[in-house]
Amino acid sequence: MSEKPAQPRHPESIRLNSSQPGKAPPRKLALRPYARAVGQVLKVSFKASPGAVIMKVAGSLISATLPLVTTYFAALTTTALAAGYAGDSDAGPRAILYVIITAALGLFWGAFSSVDRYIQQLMSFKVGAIVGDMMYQRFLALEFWRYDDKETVDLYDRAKRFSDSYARVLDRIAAIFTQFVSVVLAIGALLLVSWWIAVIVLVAIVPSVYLQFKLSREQIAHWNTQVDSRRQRRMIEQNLLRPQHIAEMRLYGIVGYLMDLRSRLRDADERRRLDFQKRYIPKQLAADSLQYGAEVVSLIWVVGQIIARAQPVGQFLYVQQIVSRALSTANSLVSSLSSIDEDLANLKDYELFMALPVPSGKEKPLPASPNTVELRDIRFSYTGSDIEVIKGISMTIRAGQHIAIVGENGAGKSTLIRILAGLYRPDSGQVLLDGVDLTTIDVTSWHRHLAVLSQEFLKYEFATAAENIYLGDVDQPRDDDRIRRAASDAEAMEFINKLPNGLENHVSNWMEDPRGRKGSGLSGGQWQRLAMARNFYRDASFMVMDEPTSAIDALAEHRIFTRLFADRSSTIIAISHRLATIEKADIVYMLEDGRIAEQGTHKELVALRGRYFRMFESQLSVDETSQNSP
Ligand SMILES: Nc1ncnc2c1ncn2[C@@H]1O[C@H](COP(=O)(O)OP(=O)(O)OP(=O)(O)O)[C@@H](O)[C@H]1O
Repeated sequence: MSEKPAQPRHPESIRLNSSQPGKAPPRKLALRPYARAVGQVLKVSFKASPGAVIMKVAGSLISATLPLVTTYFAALTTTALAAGYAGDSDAGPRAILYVIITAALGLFWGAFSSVDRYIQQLMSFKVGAIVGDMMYQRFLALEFWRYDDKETVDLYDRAKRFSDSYARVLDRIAAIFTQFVSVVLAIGALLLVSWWIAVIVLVAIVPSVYLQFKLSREQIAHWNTQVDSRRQRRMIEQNLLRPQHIAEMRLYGIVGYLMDLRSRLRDADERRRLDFQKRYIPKQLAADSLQYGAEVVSLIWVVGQIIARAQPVGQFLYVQQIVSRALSTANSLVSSLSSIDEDLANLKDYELFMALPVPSGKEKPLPASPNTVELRDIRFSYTGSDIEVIKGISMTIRAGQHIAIVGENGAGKSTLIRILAGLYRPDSGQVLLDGVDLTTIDVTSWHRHLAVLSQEFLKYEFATAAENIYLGDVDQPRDDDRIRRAASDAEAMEFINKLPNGLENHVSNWMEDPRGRKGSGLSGGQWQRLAMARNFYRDASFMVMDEPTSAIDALAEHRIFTRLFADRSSTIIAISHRLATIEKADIVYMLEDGRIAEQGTHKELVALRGRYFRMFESQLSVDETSQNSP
C-alpha cells in the first residue's frame, strides 16, 4: 500500500507536487496518428451534424480562395488604372468593372459569413454536448474500484481536458484547413509568376514551423509532468470556494496559508511555461528575419521586372499581397497546429478512457427482493493496497431481520456494506442473494431493493426540500403524500414546515426559484434528516444505514429508530456508534480489524463482558453494568 504522507506540522512540510522534468516522456503525434485524430474528430462531428460539417468545409474553401481572387482583381484594377493613366481609353471602364466585381465578392462573403457563424455555433454546441455527455456517462458507469485508482483518475483528467475543448478543437481544425488551403493556393499563385520566388517563400516558412512544433512538444511534456500538482491545486481551490469550509478555514486561520500554497503551485507551473517561451524568442526572431528577407527579395525582384517592362504594374500589388499572405497564413497555420497538437495528443487519452470496460448489463436481473443475503468468507483489499481490510467475514441476513454492525473507526464496516451492495467485488468469497452469486446478477436490479444512507450522504443543494426527498425514487412519478410521510418519519417535517415555502423551499442560500423566492440554508442535522427522508421515500425492502444519526439529537434519534424497528416489513442493517440504535437490533455484529470479533443480541454481548462491553461501557445504564459485574 502506498503510505500516506505524514500529517504536516509545519507549513513547509506539505509536499508540493512540483514539476519533475523528464518524469513522463513527451507524447508525440507523428503525421499519421495526427491525421487519424483529425479524422476521428471530423467523424464524430459529421455524425452530430452532417450539414454543418459540409458548411464548414465549404466555408473554409471559400475563405481560403476569396482573398486571392480579390487580390487578383485588385491587381487587375491597378494595371488598368496605370494603362488609363498612360492614355488607354478602354482602361477606365475595365477598372470600374473590376471594382464592381470586388465589391460583389465582398457582399457575398459578408452574407455567407453571417449564415456560417450561426451554423458553426450550432455545430459546436451539438458536438460539444454529445462528447461531453458520453464522457459523463462513461465516468459514472465505471466499476466502483476505479474511483480509488489513481491511474484511472489521471486518465480521466487528461481525457476530460480533450472533451472540454472538443468544440474548440473542431474550430481549430477548420481554421487549419482554411490556412493550409490558403498557403497552398498562395504558393500556387506565386508559381504562376515565378517558380524561384515560390521556392524562396516556401523555404522561409520551414524554420518557423519547426520551432513552433518543438515548443509545443515541450509544453505537452511539461503538462504531463504536472498532473498531480494541478490536481492538488484544484483540491485546494475546491476547499477554498465551498462556503461550508470557509467557517473552519477562517477559525483555524488557514485561508492565507492555503492561498499561498495555491499560488506557489500555480506560479511554478506558469513559470516553466513562460521559460520555454522565453528560450524560444531569439530563435523565433531569426526565423522571422528569414521570412522578412524572403519578402524583400521577392519585392525587389518584381520591382526590377516592372521597371524592365517584363511585368504589368499591377503585378507589384499582386506579388506583395500574395507573398505576405503566404507568410502570415503559414505563421497562423503553425500556431493553430501547435495549439491543437496538445489537444489531439489528449484524444488518445480520451479514446483510452472511453474504452475502459463498464459492466455489460447482460447479467440476469433479480426476480424479486431476496429472502436471504449471505456474505460467505469475504476477503477484500482496496485497489493499489495489499492490506486486507476485510479478513474472512461470513454472515447471513434474513428478510425482515434488524441487524446492527458496530466496531471502532476503520474496522471495515462501511467497506463491508459496499461489498454487500455490489459496489466492490470481494477478492475472495461470495455475496449470495437467495443462494445466487451477486456477480452473476445485474447489480442495478439489486439496487432497486436497497436504500443506502451513507455516512457521506449527499446534499442536493440545487434542489428544493421536496426534490431532495423525491431523489430517493425517481423511477416513479413524484408522490407528494409519500414525500410528506417520509419527511415525517425522518422527523424532517417540522423544520420543513417552518421554511417560508415549505417543501417547495430551496435548501441552499445560493438558490432562488423562478418566482424569486430565495432558498434557506440548513443545519447539519436538518440535512441529515432530509437525507434520511430520501432513504425512507425509496421504500426499499433492504434499508442500510451507515451512521445515519451522527448529526441528529438523541431524543429524535430514539423516536425515529423506535418507529423504524417496530416495522418488520423491511430488513434493516444499521452501522452505528450509538447504543440507543444498536440495542434494538435482533443481532449485533462487532467488527474488529476486518473480522467479526463478537456477535449476538445486545444483552448477550453485554453479558459476555468482552470487546463490545468495553466499547459501550460508558453508554450502558448503571443497571446493565452492575447486573453484569462479577
Ligand atoms: N477508498 C479507500 N481506499 C483505500 N483504503 C480505504 C478506502 N476506504 C477505506 N479504506 C481503509 O479501509 C479500512 C476500513 O475502512 P472503513 O471505512 O470500512 O471503516 P469503518 O469501520 O466504516 O470506519 P468508520 O467507523 O470510521 O466509518 C480503513 O483502514 C481505511 O483506511
